[in-house]
Amino acid sequence: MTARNISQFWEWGRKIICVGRNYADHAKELKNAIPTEPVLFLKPPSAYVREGSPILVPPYTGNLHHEVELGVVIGKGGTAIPQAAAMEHVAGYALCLDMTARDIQDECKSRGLPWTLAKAFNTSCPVSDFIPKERIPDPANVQLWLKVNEQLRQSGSTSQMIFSIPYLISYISDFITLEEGDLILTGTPKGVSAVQEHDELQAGIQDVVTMSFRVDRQD
Ligand SMILES: O=C(O)/C=C/C(=O)CC(=O)C(=O)O
Ligand SMILES: [Mg+2]
Repeated sequence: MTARNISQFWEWGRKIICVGRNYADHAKELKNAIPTEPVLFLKPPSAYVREGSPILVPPYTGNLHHEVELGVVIGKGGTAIPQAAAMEHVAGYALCLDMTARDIQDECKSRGLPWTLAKAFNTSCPVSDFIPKERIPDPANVQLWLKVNEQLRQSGSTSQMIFSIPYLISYISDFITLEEGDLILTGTPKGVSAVQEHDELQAGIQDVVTMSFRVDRQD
């Protein structure tokens, strides 16, 4: 068996655990209350898409939104991880998009149903190259940005997160055992907006990484 390399974690078939409403300005723009504990949902590994392949608009949505997020790649698994030890479980980071069918999410919310079709469809998790932990010494203070067709739509600092990365790792691992290769999406700052077929998305983490994706309609 060939050894697996964490720098290609998206090929491992591990969990993608997403945190919602973790930035007050984004919670407000969608008219949601500020959460008192993390809001969690999941994407399957089939949601991953890498640069060079397009983000596909599912045929059932008329309002696909971008959400730029810092992803945390788990390097050492665990259950009930104390906050003080949480960063020892981090192998590195990735820049991620949490693509969201907002109209479907709104309908699910109004009917009290899960967000699965709004959040977990194929290509709903565009992901950058793996970023080793040492390249982001202070993940609680990095700038995320996203442009659509060269126009800046999102720009926010991870310092605005309501729940810190150590808190999230500890909280999640109380309910869901974390495994090597899992990815945690830590939520999006304000500025989410709709994308259309043929749009070009560019996103980055200050001087650390950039990535580009084209949007296509699913046949
Ligand atoms: O509750 C809503 O209206 C929307 C919530 C989200 O989509 C949450 C996120 O994915 C996020 O904040 O990043
Ligand atoms: Mg999100």
